[in-house]
Amino acid sequence: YITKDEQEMLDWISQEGGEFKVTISRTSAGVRGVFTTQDVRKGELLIYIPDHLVFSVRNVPAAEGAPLLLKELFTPCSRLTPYLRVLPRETQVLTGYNFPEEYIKFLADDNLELQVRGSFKKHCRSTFEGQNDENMMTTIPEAIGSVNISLPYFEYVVSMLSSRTFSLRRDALSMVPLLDLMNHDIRDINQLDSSRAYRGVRVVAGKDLAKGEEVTITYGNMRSDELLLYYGFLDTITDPPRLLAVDHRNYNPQDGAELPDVPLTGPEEEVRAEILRLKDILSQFESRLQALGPIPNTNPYVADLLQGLHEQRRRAVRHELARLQGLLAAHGGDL
Ligand SMILES: C[S@@+](CC[C@H](N)C(=O)[O-])C[C@H]1O[C@@H](n2cnc3c(N)ncnc32)[C@H](O)[C@@H]1O
Repeated sequence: YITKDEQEMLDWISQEGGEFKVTISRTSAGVRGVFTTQDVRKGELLIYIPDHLVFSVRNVPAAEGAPLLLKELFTPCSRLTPYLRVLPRETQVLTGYNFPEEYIKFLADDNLELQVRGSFKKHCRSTFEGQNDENMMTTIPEAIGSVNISLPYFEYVVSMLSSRTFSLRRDALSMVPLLDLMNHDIRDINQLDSSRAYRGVRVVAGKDLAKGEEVTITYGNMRSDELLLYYGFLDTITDPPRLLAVDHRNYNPQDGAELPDVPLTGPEEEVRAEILRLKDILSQFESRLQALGPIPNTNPYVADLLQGLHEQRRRAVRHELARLQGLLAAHGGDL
């Protein structure tokens, strides 16, 4: 289904010179997304949004760019009103920035908890309290005057900025109506084209799409723990699940470097060391879950996500352990 506000936004985009062969609807799991209204051939234009419907802030940490989005949200006659009306509500957005306090410990991992407390939420709070004003182009009071907003509301706005922006130009983070309704598919099917020649942003079909098919893009090569903290969902496509980023042998909390997907195949001592490392992760994880007890159901969406994360983590580690043990057995110590 499509709501009245969503239809009005599509009409507005058309009137403003946008083009699209899609509509807004819901996936079978109930997630809002973008779907074709006709058969579309590979290479054809799916969506074109002209520049004047785009909203950009400087490419700075989300909390420091958020005041400009706040300002837009508080502007009664924003040029983007039809777009702003379809943005998700406070309870419909989840990232590390607004991760509910009571659930943080159920991430059940020191590195994940540290990311949420020591990075996402800490930066949000310090910005909210004015401690980063020195670095900021626009501070919160400059954006919205003396209006009082709560920290949870600020976290929600930061979460939206972080989870709904595209890097169309080097120095900008851009929110693009309709394009920001496309869900993630790691298979990287359809392509974003922001070359400046079009004075706007285009999405081009990456394969033949049948009428009614979902139009996705990729948010990047992300694992479930990264997707959870940046976008509030898990990778449920990859099976068997990939190791969480925090469980990857090259994970380093200090740098955000991409983790290689190349499976470890030798030498033997490295395989043995990796088996020990993964067994250790699994046993520490299980005892931690035991000590934590059941996940509270205050927010069923978050509780389900965490349950899913725990299950994926177990399956991914067990699967990798079996693969490594299989390697040792097959090569009889001759790796
Ligand atoms: C850029 S928005 C996409 C549109 C979003 N579904 C909406 O209705 O506003 C990103 C958000 O969509 C949801 N999302 C995107 N891809 C998803 C997927 N593959 N599975 C579940 N939720 C997804 C997550 O809530 C994510 O934070």
